[in-house]
Amino acid sequence: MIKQVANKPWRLAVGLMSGTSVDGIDAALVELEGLGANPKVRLLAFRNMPYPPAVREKIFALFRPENATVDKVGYMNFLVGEYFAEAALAVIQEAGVDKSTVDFIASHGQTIWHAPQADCSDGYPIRCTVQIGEGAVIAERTGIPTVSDFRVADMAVGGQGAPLVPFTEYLLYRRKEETILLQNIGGIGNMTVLPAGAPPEAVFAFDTGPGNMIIDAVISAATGGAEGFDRDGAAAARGTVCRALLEELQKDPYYTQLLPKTTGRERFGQQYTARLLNYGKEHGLSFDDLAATATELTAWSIADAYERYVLPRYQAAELIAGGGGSYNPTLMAALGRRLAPHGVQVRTQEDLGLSSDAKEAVAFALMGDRFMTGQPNALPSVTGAKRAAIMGKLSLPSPR
Ligand SMILES: Nc1ncnc2c1ncn2[C@@H]1O[C@H](COP(=O)(O)OP(=O)(O)OP(=O)(O)O)[C@@H](O)[C@H]1O
Ligand SMILES: CC(=O)N[C@H]1[C@@H]2OC[C@@H](O2)[C@@H](O)[C@@H]1O[C@H](C)C(=O)O
Repeated sequence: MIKQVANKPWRLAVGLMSGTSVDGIDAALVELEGLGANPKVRLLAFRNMPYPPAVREKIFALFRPENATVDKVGYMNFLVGEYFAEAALAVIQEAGVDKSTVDFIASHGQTIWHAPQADCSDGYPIRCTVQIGEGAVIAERTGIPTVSDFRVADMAVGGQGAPLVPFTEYLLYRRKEETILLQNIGGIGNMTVLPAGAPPEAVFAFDTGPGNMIIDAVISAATGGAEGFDRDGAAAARGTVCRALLEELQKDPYYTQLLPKTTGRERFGQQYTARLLNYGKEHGLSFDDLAATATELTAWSIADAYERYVLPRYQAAELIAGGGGSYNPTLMAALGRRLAPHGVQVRTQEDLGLSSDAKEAVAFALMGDRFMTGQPNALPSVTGAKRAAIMGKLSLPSPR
């Protein structure tokens, strides 16, 4: 099967991804061409399929280990697999492509647990990660070979199993003459630095801090849960940044922590926003003011990361933003203001003729292509692994 795909000059694939915001499944139909360091990827169609609210709630419940009993994890692994299969079929149908021509599906799944630090208490340095959305279900429902469960292979060679997308960014965005910054603004913000003309070992990536996570939580509190995010940055644009609160939030030790570093809901999640909302109440701030302050904090944390970790070694002329936050004009304007004095222009994936929404799903299609063509698809300099693994597991549909 793998040989058959590897011998084709171009491949048709579906990449599937659901991120930390759990807002739905991103499905990208792509055409991939070439092997080695310069693959060509063309996006043919994209679809985001939101989870039904009840399913989203059940996924969130699994983020708390005390709720994630083995029966629930098992059930949800299969249920989420059904939704992933539906998303894949939907994007294939939308593109009007015959599904028998699709060579493979590459699915990230949905992360429900990620413990990248080694626990040596039983004598082995154990790191673990769990992504649900059973590959066998996706393969069977679609009739298409499915590569899934990428992160575990990187962990098996001592890596943190994340971030994985920088490997594909190295393949697709690097330039000889220019250092490129790629900033993803999802739930968490993360930056990839591709130094000009540098080899893969020189690429580095880290989480800059909160992405949309705090802004989303403020809006959700303001609307009693009716709205999940600050559409087009409208609330932040109406509000006024509270300087005293901003300065307080900038003191979080995460921002000055040495690289490599990564963060998540554990730091910028529910408890963090509860404290923020409390401050707002005590100091008479409106929800709009809180949204404005959270938006400014997010922009500051990205610019600060550039000043602190990149600028001492490299200079860049542009930062390419992606992820849902790049659709927030208030956030993007604040970021542009903060980076302009360094001569860094802020652009988006759309400015390059690409899609912010589709970027991670496309990245997994490319990782799947590397798996199917027998090539490593990890970047050890970024994940900390000893060697580059060929990440993924293959599920085949039953013969029909
Ligand atoms: N029009 C918009 N205006 C403002 N914010 C937006 C808009 N569209 C999307 N967003 C923000 O983007 C978020 C979703 O981003 P994205 O899909 O990149 O997250 P994710 O992939 O789940 O996260 P991660 O990359 O951390 O896994 C929403 O929660 C919202 O905050
Ligand atoms: C374990 C996990 O799912 N991590 C996600 C998460 O969401 C953003 C950031 O944290 C990133 O490290 C990663 O996803 C992207 C797709 C990655 O691996 O590059």
